[in-house]
Amino acid sequence: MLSSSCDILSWFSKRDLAVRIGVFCSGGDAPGMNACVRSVVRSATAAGHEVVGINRGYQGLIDQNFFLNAKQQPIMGARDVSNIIQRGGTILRSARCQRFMTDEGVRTAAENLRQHKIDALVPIGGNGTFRGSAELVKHWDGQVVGCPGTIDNDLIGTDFTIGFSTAVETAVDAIDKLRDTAESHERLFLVEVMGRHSGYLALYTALAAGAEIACVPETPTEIPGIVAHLSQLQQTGKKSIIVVVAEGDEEGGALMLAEKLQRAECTFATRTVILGHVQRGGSPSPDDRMLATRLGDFAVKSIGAGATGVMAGEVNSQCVLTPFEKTFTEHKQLPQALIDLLECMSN
Ligand SMILES: Nc1ncnc2c1ncn2[C@@H]1O[C@H](COP(=O)(O)OP(=O)(O)OP(=O)(O)O)[C@@H](O)[C@H]1O
Ligand SMILES: O=P(O)(O)OC[C@H]1O[C@](O)(CO)[C@@H](O)[C@@H]1O
Repeated sequence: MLSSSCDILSWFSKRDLAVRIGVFCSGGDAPGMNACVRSVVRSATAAGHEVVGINRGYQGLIDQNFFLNAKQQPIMGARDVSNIIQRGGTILRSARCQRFMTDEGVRTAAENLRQHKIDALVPIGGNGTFRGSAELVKHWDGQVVGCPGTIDNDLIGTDFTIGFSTAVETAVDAIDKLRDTAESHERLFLVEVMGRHSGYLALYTALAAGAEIACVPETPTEIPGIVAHLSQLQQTGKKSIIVVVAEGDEEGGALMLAEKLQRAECTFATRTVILGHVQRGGSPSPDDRMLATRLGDFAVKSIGAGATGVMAGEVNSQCVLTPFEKTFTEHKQLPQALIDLLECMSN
């Protein structure tokens, strides 16, 4: 990992030639993807580059499905990204593309890129997207610099991913409302948040919402221990409980956990809420807009400086580049200090 934007820009030989940059969104949509597309377009046009928007991620690359501007030209100019910084989802749409997971799919995409004289790509997505990009660079000699867009915050090479802050806000807002019923009816709520392989969203949501417990894939979920802790809390006068469950918890999601708690004779009346895709929607938070704007610009500048095969991220407020391989071969650990903090708050 290179440590600062200055290091990175001097690392690569400077190249000021204008290039044609393709930008697309891939994997689950995330709030702030539009802000990132806007940043890529504005930063690239300011530097004299041309931007081509690709609809529907890798699927669009295979189908040659390009964003068309008001004049029906396959070019994204500064005005084509007006009024989108505040919009959730992605104007380029996103997809999970099975065909790109085959050798034939990757070769077709590479051939299309050559045919349309695209020199560089900015994929915006999660670790699956970057796994795909790592395959693409084996078959195509253009540059690829990605931006981390996923609500999961499961990517090495960036403290936060674009969309995470908004998703936490949405989940916390929902729990604030559930807490009214939890208190009035003296119930336990199991609230399931997204995160197939990562507990980041669950842990941050639990801390910010004042939940008692977070069940995450990174730490063992011990049902007897949870039941004992809950009954101790009840004895000290606790009337309601919020447990945040990551969908990828090894004991199963919230429904499974509710069953297991009941079998273990948990005394709280329990209800289950699965937040689902509401977490992926909505207007991005200012933090997500800022991150998306910084990283989109940094990705373009890194392309200008000759970078490829890397994801643009932000670590300790510094822009850094991380090889794609690292983003999908290494698991981003949860901060132990936050796990301990939640435990400390839960008494
Ligand atoms: N091993 C692979 N080879 C080629 N392409 C891949 C591979 N893995 C994933 N991809 C491509 O990347 C796309 C996006 O990956 P995936 O569905 O895992 O989402 P993601 O980018 O991890 O985002 P999210 O975190 O929101 O799920 C896949 O639909 C597929 O087209
Ligand atoms: O319903 P979809 O689009 O397949 O996405 C579900 C998955 O995407 C993610 O939200 C990430 O965007 C995961 O946490 C979740 O498992």
